[in-house]
Amino acid sequence: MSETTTATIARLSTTEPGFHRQLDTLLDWEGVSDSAVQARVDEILADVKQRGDRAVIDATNRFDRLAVDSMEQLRLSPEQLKTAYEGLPSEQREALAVAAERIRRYHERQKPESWQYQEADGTVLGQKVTPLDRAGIYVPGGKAAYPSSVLMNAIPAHVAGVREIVMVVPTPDGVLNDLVLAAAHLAGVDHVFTIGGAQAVAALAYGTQSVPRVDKIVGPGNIYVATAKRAVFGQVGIDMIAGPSEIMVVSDGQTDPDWLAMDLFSQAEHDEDAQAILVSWDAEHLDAVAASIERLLPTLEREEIARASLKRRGALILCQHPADAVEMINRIAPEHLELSVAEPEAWLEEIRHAGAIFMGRHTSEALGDYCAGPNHVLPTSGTARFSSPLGVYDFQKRSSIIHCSPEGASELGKVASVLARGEYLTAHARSAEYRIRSK
Ligand SMILES: NC(=O)c1ccc[n+]([C@@H]2O[C@H](COP(=O)([O-])OP(=O)(O)OC[C@H]3O[C@@H](n4cnc5c(N)ncnc54)[C@H](O)[C@@H]3O)[C@@H](O)[C@H]2O)c1
Ligand SMILES: N[C@H](CO)Cc1c[nH]c[nH+]1
Ligand SMILES: [Zn+2]
Repeated sequence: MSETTTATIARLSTTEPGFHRQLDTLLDWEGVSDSAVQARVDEILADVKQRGDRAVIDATNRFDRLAVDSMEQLRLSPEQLKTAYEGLPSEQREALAVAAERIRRYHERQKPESWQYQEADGTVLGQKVTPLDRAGIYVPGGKAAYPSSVLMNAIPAHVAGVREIVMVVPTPDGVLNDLVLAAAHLAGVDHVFTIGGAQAVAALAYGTQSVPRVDKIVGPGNIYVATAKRAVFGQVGIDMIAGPSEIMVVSDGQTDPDWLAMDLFSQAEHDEDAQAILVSWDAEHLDAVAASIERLLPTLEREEIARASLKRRGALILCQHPADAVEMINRIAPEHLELSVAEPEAWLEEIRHAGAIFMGRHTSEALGDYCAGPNHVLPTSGTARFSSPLGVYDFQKRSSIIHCSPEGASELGKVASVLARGEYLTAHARSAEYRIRSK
């Protein structure tokens, strides 16, 4: 990337010529526009649309290395979920329950209400909020199992009042994760299919003989999932593009370098495509974090993935002063932003784009991943410029309410008539004019 690239992680400086180009290269998630991925996803989507269950089975056998011949073998019953929940060690059951309760309490606050108001002539205007009939939740499972993502997807759907929740989760090599099953039981998921990737997205979007077609697909996933969600949008709703995890940390130089190294690893260990960036205006501090990275990286269970991620997409960036860091935050629009500074509140007003903001040295991003309460399904790859965290609002839609009194219809009819005739839409005009009262 630059002459200062070390074997482990790139070192960049905002004063270097070519810094902005280097940053662009670093931020580019190549796979998004990779034509080979696009072609494979298109092929899978078309196949599932045409052959339904059979195509899902074939793709699952191929990509998750299974050998099943019926969809029944890819469906988990409510009894299986309950058994997994009851069989958990009590420490895990309690941790799930605490996380679920905190997530529920946070999302209850997001619940929008229907509203109405009445005008002087008796006309009533309003907005009616309605939950989706059926939501599809994608829980990733390729390189790690994500019980926390089951809770983060299903609980807001429940709070929103969704009638039916269909969950898909891949089980590579047929390995079931009891915590994932238990979380599905706890969160009240209605149907679970052990399928993933583009074939799962297609099954939810189009419906198959076994998988019910849903109204909206939510949840994070890898490049195949993200590309498939983008492709089926329109046929169904989608929440956002939530791709490989990202963390951007801004440090004032006073946080323990070991803490910061581990915060960067916490996202790098998700995926070779994950992104971990640290920005500081203290050069010696960056050296200290670089040393912590070298020392601690070999101690990770997922060293290989984290190392690949740091090498491919990580960076320690030296800026000149805090204002540079703010500019970079808004430019990168990170999924997760850690403000590891003395007075994080003072930064908030200037920050316009970030999925979730972790305030102060003690708030590690990992707490948000599991149990703080806010959702961990967040916009990635700069899409926090226009997308928000997954929330109750993603599982609801709004209808406008218009109820005119005779007086209201008469007065509005005059306005509508003029505008409709201006558009040469005379049936519109006459429809409104019928309701104008003669004096
Ligand atoms: N943004 C968020 O909120 C959030 C939350 C959790 C996880 N994540 C991210 O989600 C991602 C999960 O990725 P994952 O891979 O672990 O699980 P995944 O479930 O997204 O993908 C696994 C599936 O990908 C498909 N696949 C794999 N290789 C393929 C190939 N060559 N051709 C066609 N299909 C193929 C398979 O069908 C497999 O079932 C990670 O990047 C992680 O960082 C993001
Ligand atoms: N960091 C992920 C979102 O980008 C969520 C997660 C789940 N488990 C651990 N982490
Ligand atoms: Zn994480």
